[in-house]
Parts: sequence; C-alpha cells; structure tokens
Amino acid sequence: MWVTYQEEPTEVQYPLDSSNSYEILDEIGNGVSSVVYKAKCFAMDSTVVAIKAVYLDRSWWWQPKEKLLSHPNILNAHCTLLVNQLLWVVMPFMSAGSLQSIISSSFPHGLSEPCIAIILKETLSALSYLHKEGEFHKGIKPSNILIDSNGSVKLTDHFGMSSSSNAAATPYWMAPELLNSQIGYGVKVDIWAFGITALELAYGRPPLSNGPKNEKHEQFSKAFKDMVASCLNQDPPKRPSAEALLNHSFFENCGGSDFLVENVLQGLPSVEERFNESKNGDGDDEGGDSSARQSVKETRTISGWSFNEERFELDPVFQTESTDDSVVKQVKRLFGDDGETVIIEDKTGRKTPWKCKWQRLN
Ligand SMILES: Nc1ncnc2c1ncn2[C@@H]1O[C@H](COP(=O)(O)OP(=O)(O)OP(=O)(O)O)[C@@H](O)[C@H]1O
Repeated sequence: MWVTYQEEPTEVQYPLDSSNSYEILDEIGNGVSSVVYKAKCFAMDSTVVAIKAVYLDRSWWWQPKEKLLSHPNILNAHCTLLVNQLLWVVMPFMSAGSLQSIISSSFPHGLSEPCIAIILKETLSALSYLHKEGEFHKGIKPSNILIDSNGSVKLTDHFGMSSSSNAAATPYWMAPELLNSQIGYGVKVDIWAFGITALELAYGRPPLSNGPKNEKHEQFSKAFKDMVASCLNQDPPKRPSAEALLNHSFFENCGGSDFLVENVLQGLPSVEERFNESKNGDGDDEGGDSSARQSVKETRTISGWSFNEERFELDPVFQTESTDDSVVKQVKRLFGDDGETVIIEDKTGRKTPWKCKWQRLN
C-alpha cells in the first residue's frame, strides 16, 4: 500500500480519480524514472498542482513508508494514485521550480552567498527535522529543492525513498561510504550531499561535472568554505549534524524569503519555459546529472573524495586499502582499470561514463 505524506491532517481530500479530476497542462521536468507535469485539479477550483508520474517498473528503490511528516520546509504530497503503470504523486505546484532549473537557466555561474545561505538554511531545517524523525533523505541535490513564488524553500522527493538502498543516490552527490559496500552508512550521507549541493549552488555545477573550470572560489567567505569543508569530511562521524550546522556562523544574519524573491526570482522565466528551453537547448536535462554522461577527467579512489579547503575543490582520487580480491574486483567493475573510461549502467538503463583512476594502497 502506498502511504501519502500530508502537510497536516486536513479535511480537503484531493480526488483519486485521474481521468475526470485532473487536466495535464505542461511537462515541467523529468528525472530518472519520472516525468513531472503542471496540472489543474477541477475538484479543487482548478487549483494548479504538480504531478510527478513515476514509472513503477523503473523505480525499484521506491518503498512506501508509513509515516506522517510535517515540516514547513518539506513538500508533502496532496495524494498519490495509480494510473495505468504509473504512480501519480500529486503535490503543490512550486511555481519557481527547482534550484537546478533556476541555476541552469539563469545563474550558470552560481548564486551569491547571501542567497545560498537562505536556501541552505531552509534546507537544513528540513534535514534536521527528518534526521530527528529517524529518516534520511538520500537525494539531497538542487533538483530536489523547490522554491515558490513567495521565496519559500521546500525539500521534495522524500516520498518513499528507501533507506535500505543506495540505488537512488546520484553520482555527484554520493558520499564516499555509499561506494564502499564494506562499510555502513547513515544520515551523514545527507550532510555530504548537502556540502556538494552548497558547492553546486556556488559554482553553478557540482564538482567534477563537465564545463569550464570556475575560478570563483577566491571570492567565497571563510565561513562558507569552512561550512562546506566540514560537510565534506571523509569520515562520516566527523561531519556535523544538520542541527549543529544550523548554528554555523555562515548562517548568522541570514536574510529571508523576500531577499530571494528580489535577487533570484525576479525576471525568472516560468518553470515550463525553462524546461522547454533545456529540451531544445544543448541537451542538458532537468535530471541535474546529465553532464555525468560526459567523461569525468579527474581521478578517484574508493575511499572517497578528499576535500582541499585551501584550493576549495575536491581531489577525486579513489583508492582501496583492501587486499580482498573481491573488493578490488568490485572497484575494477565500477571504475575500470587505471585511467579508463567506464560506463556505469544502473537498473533503469541509464549509462554514466566516468573517466577514472584508482590505486591499491597496499
Ligand atoms: N512540485 C513541483 N513544483 C514545480 N516544479 C516541480 C515540482 N516537482 C518537480 N518540479 C520540476 O520538475 C523537475 C524534475 O523533478 P524530479 O523530481 O523528477 O527531478 P529529479 O530529482 O532530478 O529526478 P530524480 O528523482 O529521478 O533524481 C525539477 O527539477 C523541477 O524543476
């Protein structure tokens, strides 16, 4: 049974009859296993909603969770319904769309620090709540942070994410421990992904993605660099909790939603215009990690990324300390032989080429 997360227990029940109650208006985004539409709900005075249509056959990691979550920075579904082979997640329409779509359309070199601070603080509030509830998100990235026309920030896509599978995680935002089957992982994978998200908001692209090298790091404050560095600690227990991060000096004197409206949302094309532009443009899609399909020229190690605060970039060198041949085989399978481009294919058939290098340490 699929269980819907609700904003508050409410008397208003969105209709579960797809054919007569909703009219699809526009496609506004897509992900690995879903398409997102802007739609109208007739039974609710033609309220505009977003419908995420999830292909159940491509979503092996989706697992319903029987828990009611309620937090101002978490976007909850109005209802979910089954339409042919699709699961429709009907949710409030966040008219400014995701940060991924905002950045790729209008801020290709990233946002200013005061804007980043507001967005990240709201995201942290949601994360701190989720972690206290014993949940973790595992999909923290700009395409899962949505903004409304009034500048409110909400985290989405926690619906049914399985905490027992790492399949849902996407390469750029994946914490090192998710790549090592021998060690466990927990809520700190969200803190790692939060750190990568911070870098993406600052640079306009996640570290290691394709594109011209951005030298913007000179301009970042010490507080920002320190905050990001703490999230990108290779040792999960050493990463701060979401709650502790909320008290970081980077978030002191943080502005409010009006500041985002003035400095980010004004003049922004509509979410549907942006989506059409991205479809007609250079092939960059809304999935947020499409450039992962290009080869990544850096080197990696199985123990993860090493973060260099001074240079403010990740040194992606994968290494394995294991003498166990099966681990080495797994590394080879994932990363190929030294210097090779390997194609990682997930169960949805999505292929991601990585140019990688790995070395055995012992
Ligand atoms: N409630 C919403 N309101 C407005 N726009 C939305 C809403 N939900 C999603 N979108 C838009 O649709 C795009 C794709 O969303 P989706 O959740 O499918 O992306 P994703 O997180 O990249 O995919 P995946 O879940 O496969 O990783 C978002 O980047 C955003 O622009």
